[in-house]
Amino acid sequence: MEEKVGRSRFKRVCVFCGSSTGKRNCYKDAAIELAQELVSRRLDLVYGGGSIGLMGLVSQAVHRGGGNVLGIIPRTLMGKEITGETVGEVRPVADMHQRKAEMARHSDCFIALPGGYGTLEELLEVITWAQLGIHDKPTVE
Ligand SMILES: C/C(=C\CNc1ncnc2c1ncn2[C@@H]1O[C@H](COP(=O)(O)O)[C@@H](O)[C@H]1O)CO
Repeated sequence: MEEKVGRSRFKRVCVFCGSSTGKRNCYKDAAIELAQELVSRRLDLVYGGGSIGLMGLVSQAVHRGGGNVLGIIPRTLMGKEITGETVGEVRPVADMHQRKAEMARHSDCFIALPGGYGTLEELLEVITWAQLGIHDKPTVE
């Protein structure tokens, strides 16, 4: 894989994405391409901690490529969003609010891939936090 290591102001990238893969293959392709890009730039992945859907694809591809993966997931969702083996570090938290706060705290920027209402909610939350001056980390949809 081509390495694109250069000077970057980002080290840890938070990825919001679907808990399903969606109906079009291009969603899965985008998840894998993003994972490969993170690996080639030696950027760490912070994500929602699930092993299903696009969340699973991105995290597994980053881990396979040798990248660092930090998953943050509410304890109550572990049975629903984690199936089989997990990759990297999975940090259980008390609830959805703590998950979003921890994901934001451990990241330098945010990227949203295709997803459902959960992804949309996560994305809007960090955008509105930026609007309120709670953080100044960039967001890419
Ligand atoms: C229920 C609460 C807040 C509003 N809902 C959500 N907030 C944050 N994250 C959520 C919410 N609902 C689902 N999610 C997570 O998003 C991920 C992607 O889901 P998608 O629907 O497939 O896009 C997934 O990990 C969901 O757990 C608390 O007050």
